Amino acid sequence: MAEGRDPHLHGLEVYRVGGAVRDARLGWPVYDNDWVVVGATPEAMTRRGFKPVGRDFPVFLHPETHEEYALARTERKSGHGYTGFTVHASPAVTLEEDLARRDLTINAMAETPEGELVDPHGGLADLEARRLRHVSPAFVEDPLRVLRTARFLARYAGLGFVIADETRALMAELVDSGELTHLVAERVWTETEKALGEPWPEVYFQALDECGALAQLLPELVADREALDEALGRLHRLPEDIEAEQEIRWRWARLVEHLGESARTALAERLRLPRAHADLARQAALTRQLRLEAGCETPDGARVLAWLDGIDAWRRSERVAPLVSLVSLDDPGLAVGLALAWRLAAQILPRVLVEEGFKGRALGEELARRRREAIDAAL
Ligand SMILES: Nc1ccn([C@@H]2O[C@H](COP(=O)(O)OP(=O)(O)OP(=O)(O)O)[C@@H](O)[C@H]2O)c(=O)n1
Repeated sequence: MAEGRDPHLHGLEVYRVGGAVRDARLGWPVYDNDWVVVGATPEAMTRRGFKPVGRDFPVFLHPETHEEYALARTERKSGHGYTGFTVHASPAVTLEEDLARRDLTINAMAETPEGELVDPHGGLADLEARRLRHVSPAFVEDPLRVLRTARFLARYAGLGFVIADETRALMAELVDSGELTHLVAERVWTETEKALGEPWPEVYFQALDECGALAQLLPELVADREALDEALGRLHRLPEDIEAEQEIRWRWARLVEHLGESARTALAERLRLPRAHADLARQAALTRQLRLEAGCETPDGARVLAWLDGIDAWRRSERVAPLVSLVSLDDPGLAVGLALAWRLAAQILPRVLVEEGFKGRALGEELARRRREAIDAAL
């Protein structure tokens, strides 16, 4: 909607800010606009029909476009972690003051309604130089910015972006100060999850490793550097035909599939990982184990049956195809055998055995015996 004709905005001093300004100039897709309002009060916003949504800051949703309009504000750190902030929003806060509180110069640009750039921190020059650079020493006031910077690198690395030397130094300092340990699990996971959805997710972990953050936040991953390098290489090797919405979960599974169960569980608990992610990681780990053993000798019916039981294939048959596809990335021959074994074993129905008169423990034993036999025939 053109600002000039939007009655809700009439008389308000409004600027487009943040990601939209950055991405439009990068030629990156822009999904939503964020706006800053200067010189207004919360009452003036609600009077115009805006809906307050900010719990911690005065942010409002436009009654029609539902885009976010934030009152210009400054933030000062007053304690540890995310809650230790004093937010100051008043009609006296200027656009420049609002931009100065932001993390990276490329995120600290604004645009007037006429499309004119307001860029007090050299964001456009940094965009052109492909450089992630902090706005001011106040960067350290939110330790999440270390993760955000790594995440932006994971998004734009393919465009040639790097983290400016002085920003790397500041990130390392922030890690050394111990402030990252005050980040709550949810914020760490949310940022990591977003990074896993970026085009170059491995770069996120590399950048965090370089500044020492990875060792603090995800220590299980740095226990074996060679294994970590391999794991990062796997992030782009996913099973075929997985749905787009499953990609992040698969990338997480590939990242941790080489870890022992206790390390995987510790990670999952520390990050309060969603159950589905932890489950898929476990299935990928079991599958990796099977494949590695098969590299030494062809698995027999009992071994493959144990794998199918482990991934709960009988109740969750949809799990099998992607895991077989995963195997095929490294061992196509084994994958063909597993696919056939599964097809044959799945044809042995408990119902038929019941009709034959099996029940209780004998039913379970006979079912396993016939499944093993079918698998052996397939392999
Ligand atoms: N810890 C944070 C979080 C956000 N911001 C600022 O708030 C803006 C909006 O944040 P967010 O919506 O998280 O990021 P975007 O830059 O819009 O990026 P994305 O494309 O991921 O939405 C950022 O541009 C940045 O200026 C910040 O300075 N420090």
